[in-house]
Amino acid sequence: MTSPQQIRYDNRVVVVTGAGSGLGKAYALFFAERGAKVVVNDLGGAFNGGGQDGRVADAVVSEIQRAGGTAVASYDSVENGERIIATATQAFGRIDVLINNAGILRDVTLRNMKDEDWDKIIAVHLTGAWKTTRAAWPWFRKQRYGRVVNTSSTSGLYGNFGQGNYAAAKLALVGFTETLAKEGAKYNIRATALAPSSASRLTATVWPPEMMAAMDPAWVVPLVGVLVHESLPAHLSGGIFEAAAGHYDMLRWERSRGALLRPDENLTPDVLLRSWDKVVDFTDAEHPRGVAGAMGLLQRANQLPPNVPGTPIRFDGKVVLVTGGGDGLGRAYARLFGRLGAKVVVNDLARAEGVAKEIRDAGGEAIAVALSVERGDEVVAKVVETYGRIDIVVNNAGILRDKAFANMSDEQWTAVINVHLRGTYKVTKAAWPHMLRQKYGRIVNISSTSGIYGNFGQANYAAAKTGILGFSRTIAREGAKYNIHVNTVAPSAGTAMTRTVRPEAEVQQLKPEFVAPLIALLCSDVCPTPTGGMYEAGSGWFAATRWQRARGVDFPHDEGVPSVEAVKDALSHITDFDDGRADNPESPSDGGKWAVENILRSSKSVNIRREDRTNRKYLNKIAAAIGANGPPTRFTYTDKDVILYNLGLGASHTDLPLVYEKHPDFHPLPTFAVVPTYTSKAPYILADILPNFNPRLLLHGEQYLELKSWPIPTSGTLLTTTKLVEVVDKANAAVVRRAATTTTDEGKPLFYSESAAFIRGSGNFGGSRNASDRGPATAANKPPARAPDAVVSETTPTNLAAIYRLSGDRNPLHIDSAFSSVGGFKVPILHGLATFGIAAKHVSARYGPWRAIKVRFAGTVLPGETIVTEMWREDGRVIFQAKVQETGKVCLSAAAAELGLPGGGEKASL
Ligand SMILES: CCCCCCC[C@@H](O)CC(=O)SCCNC(=O)CCNC(=O)[C@H](O)C(C)(C)COP(=O)(O)OP(=O)(O)OC[C@H]1O[C@@H](n2cnc3c(N)ncnc32)[C@H](O)[C@@H]1OP(=O)(O)O
Repeated sequence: MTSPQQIRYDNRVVVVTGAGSGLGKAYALFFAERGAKVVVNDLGGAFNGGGQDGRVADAVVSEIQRAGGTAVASYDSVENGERIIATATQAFGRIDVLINNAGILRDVTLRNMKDEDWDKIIAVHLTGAWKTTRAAWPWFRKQRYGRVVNTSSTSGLYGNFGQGNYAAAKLALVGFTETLAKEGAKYNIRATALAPSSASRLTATVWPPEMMAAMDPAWVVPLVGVLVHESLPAHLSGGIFEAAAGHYDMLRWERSRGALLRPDENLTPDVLLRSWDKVVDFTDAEHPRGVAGAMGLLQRANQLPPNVPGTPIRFDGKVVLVTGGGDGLGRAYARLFGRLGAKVVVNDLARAEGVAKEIRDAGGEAIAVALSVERGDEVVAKVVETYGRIDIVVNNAGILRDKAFANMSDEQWTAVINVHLRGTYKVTKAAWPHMLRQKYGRIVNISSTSGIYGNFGQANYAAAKTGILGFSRTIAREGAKYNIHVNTVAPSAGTAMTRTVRPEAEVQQLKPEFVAPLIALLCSDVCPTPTGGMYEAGSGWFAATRWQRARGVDFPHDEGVPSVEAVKDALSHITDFDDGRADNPESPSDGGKWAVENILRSSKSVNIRREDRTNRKYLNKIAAAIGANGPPTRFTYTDKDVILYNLGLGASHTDLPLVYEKHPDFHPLPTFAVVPTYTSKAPYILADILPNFNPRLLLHGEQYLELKSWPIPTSGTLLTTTKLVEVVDKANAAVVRRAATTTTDEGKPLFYSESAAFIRGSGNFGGSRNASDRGPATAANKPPARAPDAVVSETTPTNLAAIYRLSGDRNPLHIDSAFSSVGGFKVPILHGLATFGIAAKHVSARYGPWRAIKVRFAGTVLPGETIVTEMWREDGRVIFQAKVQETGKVCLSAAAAELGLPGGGEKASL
């Protein structure tokens, strides 16, 4: 029975992308149950974007039909969004509601990101939403009715470590949504952006089961039901919402009143520094939905008294790249850096040489690089080739292809996204390794007020420009500990680009030079708020912009999922910014804060993590586990195991002492000593002692091995006892160090080892941040400055991991790409202990036997790559490191071996 007040969607046609599981499925079932005709779109791919399976959508359609609802399936990728919309219009003759929900993840830090990781995420989240919305738009306009919900994410709103691609796409959808709202207003088309948090196959790898249960997608559905209902108030179109676990709220932009300074040639970075507290003072802040009035500000600024200079800010010795530096704002930035002592690389397709010459003529140092930013690697290569380093990047290059959304073409969309967003990524990605190595970098990415607030005719530009902010916020986090600062600036000035939208007289007055001091200050070493900021500037005015969030409404978790009617009734509270309870969230954990609090208030919360409760729980468990011995584990082996192990370290059929049991010198390679530890029983379970333990995110971090007797038997029964030594809290990871002692069956000591596992995502439990000094087991050996005394390289066979695993470490990370991809590796990686064994082999090949050896696994090795071991003989030790020849990256660091045979009982010294 339908009650009169019930919210219904009868005769509405709803398209849900990614509706095969999780949130999308929950939406589809809900709308069908409330009378809508639903297009269930799902490609049925893996969560990282591979594969396809039509049964996923079919299953949801069947479920809807069994319940008496109406639905059809669509199996298209959102990249072919027009086909999804065609499915709706062909089956039902219209489309009323579009929920852009489909998504995939490719989490990886910028350091390790491949172009494919970037492109795939942008293609699915952003291009996908563009394609579906663009195809639905003419229908919406014709009907004078349309509702769009774009799925954003707290990772995008606040930036999240390891999600530069995803954050870019997700914040791009905010600028896109705001523009749709502006353009759709007069056609009764309303668009909103939603950052939901819910349990899904994407979160299953990182959340504990209790959290998964409490974050059921059903909790998000009622708000979406309200956002796409015909009753949604017009003023909420363009709004950004959060929903999770019974908590619902709304976000908006908050802008400081800022500092207004006299715009003349004395407006320098040091002058701005003196007023910085005003820039970041949010007292009496504004909450704009559009650009600040540039001409009004300019008039006021011109009346101000002369600027008072501070200590000059200089960039002597620094190398600066300004993209799009041939004209307008970029030219002003480049010239200012040149004047302040930097070596400037002016990048632009046109006029770059002219600006470089201007700088040189004024006594500065500059070159021009006339390449598209889409070839960012070549641009940066040129910078480094010329000046040997790159300290500062200003990603300023841009183009405009303004067009009303209804008429925007794929070409216009793609060109703008590629130059602004992909160009910024490409240049930054290329500069990043240099900045990491230098432990120094300053990046300013240029956004736009059209992006932040959305702008009519600029759906492409607004998406690109907010995407840049999501990207910047993420890499600001990733770069923080390497002294790489990343900020975003939305400038406003008269340039060739704004000439199309502003009268010429205004263009002349709004000089780019009035923005440039901010760029320079953010790239200096003295900016009081060094990284992660978002600023607006123009006309001598400089302000900071951040999120403000309404406190929203919490529906008690114990009472179950609220009805859509209840959420609609609460809408004025959900969107109330003025009740004195609004906050300014900055991180993804701020994003989930109220939802988690809501769960914790429920009676079911006993098992759910609250920071202190959880911390105490883990710290207690770790304390209880440390020192306790596991049961001695018996390991019986024969010459076959020895041969298999040796083969797993690349022994060939001609290495008879390693592969032929009848050879008089037949022996295991000495690192065989680690093999009995693979099957030994630990007195603890990692999932118990660590928060968020996910085996896919575990990597071998360090290994120490000491041989206690020699030779190593070629067969026999050994006993191994392990214990937990320590668990170190590295914030983003936990390092778990385990010791293992192996004896013969009769108790004769054979080996002692310590292994450290590096488990990403399991830190922040309040544990000690620093490892204990465990002498040789933790020695941080550094190679001497001279060239290595010996180098041995060895190309690993492509099937090496497949062989090595048969010696006992059957971790799927080394064989199963579906598993390894969750940890960020496209293909299964080589066992750390295989690399260790190979390098150890190289040491003994050059310097004879060793009795103790230690390495840190500094980088991954892929089967088939060549391991190059560089060695330095120092007294009784060999300090070594290993690199991957193909990438030049270090894979073993802090490594050393103590030469000689075991005996004497003295402690190893590495
Ligand atoms: C109980 C033992 C069981 C072992 C089971 C093993 C099972 C096997 O099947 C698994 C494997 O074989 S995995 C393959 C081998 N290992 C690898 O390939 C890892 C390569 N290393 C990396 O990728 C990074 O160094 C990485 C990801 C490890 C670190 O990189 P980043 O996140 O960039 O860290 P960084 O910023 O450099 O440093 C953060 C803090 O952590 C410390 N640290 C870094 N590398 C470490 C490492 N390898 N081991 C231990 N600690 C390490 C740093 O000192 C730093 O600490 P602080 O902040 O205090 O300076």
